Amino acid sequence: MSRTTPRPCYMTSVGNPQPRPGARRSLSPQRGRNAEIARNGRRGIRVAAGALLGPGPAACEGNRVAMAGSAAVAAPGPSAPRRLNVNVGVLGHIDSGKTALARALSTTSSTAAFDRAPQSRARGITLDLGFSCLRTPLPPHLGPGPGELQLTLVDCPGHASLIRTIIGGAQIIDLMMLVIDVTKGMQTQSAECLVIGQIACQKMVVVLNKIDLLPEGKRQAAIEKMTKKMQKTLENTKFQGCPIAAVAAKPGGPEAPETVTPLGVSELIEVLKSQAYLPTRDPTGPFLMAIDHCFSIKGQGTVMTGTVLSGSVSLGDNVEIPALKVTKKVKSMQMFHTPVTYAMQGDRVGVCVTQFDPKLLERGLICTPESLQTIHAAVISLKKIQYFRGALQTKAKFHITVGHETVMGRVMFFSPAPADFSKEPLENAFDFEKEYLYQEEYLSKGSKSSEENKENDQTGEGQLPRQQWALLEFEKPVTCPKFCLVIGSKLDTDIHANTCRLAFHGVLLQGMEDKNYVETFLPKLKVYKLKHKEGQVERVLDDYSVIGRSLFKKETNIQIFVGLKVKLSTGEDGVIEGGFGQSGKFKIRIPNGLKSDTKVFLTVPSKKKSKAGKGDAAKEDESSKVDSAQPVTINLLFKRYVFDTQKKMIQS
Ligand SMILES: Nc1nc2c(ncn2[C@@H]2O[C@H](COP(=O)(O)OP(=O)(O)OP(=O)(O)O)[C@@H](O)[C@H]2O)c(=O)[nH]1
Ligand SMILES: [Mg+2]
Repeated sequence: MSRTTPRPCYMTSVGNPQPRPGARRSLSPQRGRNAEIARNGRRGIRVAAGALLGPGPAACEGNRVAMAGSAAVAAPGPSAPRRLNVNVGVLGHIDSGKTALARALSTTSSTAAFDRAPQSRARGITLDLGFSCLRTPLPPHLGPGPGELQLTLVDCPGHASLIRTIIGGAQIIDLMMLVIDVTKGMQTQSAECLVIGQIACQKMVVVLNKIDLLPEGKRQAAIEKMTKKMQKTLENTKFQGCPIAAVAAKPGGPEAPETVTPLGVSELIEVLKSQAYLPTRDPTGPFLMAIDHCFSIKGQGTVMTGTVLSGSVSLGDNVEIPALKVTKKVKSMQMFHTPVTYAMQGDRVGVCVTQFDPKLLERGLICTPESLQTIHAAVISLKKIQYFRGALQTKAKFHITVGHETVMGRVMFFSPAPADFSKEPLENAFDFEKEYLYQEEYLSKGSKSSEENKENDQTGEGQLPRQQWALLEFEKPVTCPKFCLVIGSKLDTDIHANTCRLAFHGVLLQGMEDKNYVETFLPKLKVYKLKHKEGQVERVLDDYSVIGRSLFKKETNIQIFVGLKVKLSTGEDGVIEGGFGQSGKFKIRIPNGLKSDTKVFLTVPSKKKSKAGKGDAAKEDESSKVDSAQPVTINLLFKRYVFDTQKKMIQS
């Protein structure tokens, strides 16, 4: 079905989104990383131009949307109104009333809002991101003079199976509303949304919805009780002390008429206004935009609408559509129903390019040509999500949301070398010059490896490193921006189990584009395992050499260990000189000679008699066998680099 209706003002219509459950969604790169917007100079002037172009008189009329907003308040011209767009996410457990709330808050909505898609209606749940907006006078804390604040509401689905869509939605927002059914309190997906919010959002407002279901006489007390409970829940999160509002977005529920008056919504709008802030927008760096709708306009081209995730775009620029492997020229753009020549990070914009079949791109990214990478593996810096119950084990498989895709991937965790545990974390780079310590599992309080560390740690404190990393190896290649957010989860966990499926989050530091990265790239990654082998001195050969046992198996090729340094538990340093006999025993040279105490330990005579004439091997096996009164152990320590194809043993 082609969507080719003439649409001269294309931001007023967003086509039919045809949402698909579980469809892959776009993810943003790390946003707002750098500078504030350039207020002066070429870019600043362009931003101002975009921002000052107010909507036509019909901009907010009817149900068709004016979704695009300016990135930030630009210096107003003498008569133009100032306008600030802030993206507000609506997240929460299924059926908590997110869509009802977005509807109650919105003054205008897009055709993609409020579960209009037939699939959504049939199932009675939100399947896709919905966009609508709320306009209100600019509050004084956002700058002097009259102006308009546009809150673009991003209504996320709540169903557990759509968590990828929720993660995508959370990354294009500046402020999050966590909607809680006041009769139920925190539920499994409320907790997951809170986790996602902590990773991706700066600010949050909790909305206790459905207060009409509380008996009127006890309503206030019940709201207060739930408010306290929520405050307690948030105590250990970055949203501690955030505002909590109580509403009934749709008093009476589904049977109530559409015209029913919501409760508490005007108070909530005041809270949202007070929480709105000037988002940091950065026009520098490559352009990247998450597309949510795509349709064609006869005679004009194909229009893609969405949110600019990073950088900026100007009329005439070439943009790449990585999913289609094509590059197209930007013919025109619209924000606020108005043609613009420039859009930047945070803007919602419609971009019209030379014709292509819109059916080929329902969702996805567009970007500066060749600015995205398609990678097979990656090094990320990561943190465990504290609510995830399981261990994070090397070699385990996770669902990994990276860039705009979620794929299965295998992980290998590693930490700094112990001497670097307290080193300042390196946020946006990975140092390939440094050596890293392989970990069987991510080190956290109580993890098995950290307990082992504690034992080896002389301070006995079991210090944890300030930064840890993982190598991710994807089952299929993913296309993503540099330094994008990565979330690892166990989405195959039973969605009815009351457990957090999100396991870790991090930043992609280095992608590996070469399919043969195992040979070409991994050897550069100096991750080592510390190997410790322990054996025993069997007997003294002379003042400068002993025979050792129990360090190697009979079949071990001792030759490869020749020259490696060992240390005796009595303090002497030794060097492995070679095998001794056939049973894995070996000779150690002690260059500085054995201490006399050691010799005493080792020279308790054996009662066994020697059998003559059997050669060296037999001799060492059966003759003059000396079991020392106090065993002397031999310690062999070496590093082996995990990706060294020659498996060399390295000693410092
Ligand atoms: N009584 C009452 N019912 C409400 C209220 N808000 C929403 N509902 C009902 O709760 C049900 C779910 O509402 P939605 O807005 O679809 O919930 P949602 O959170 O968007 O659901 P998903 O997007 O599928 O996760 C619907 O039947 C609504 O009519 C409210 O304030 N009071
Ligand atoms: Mg909904």
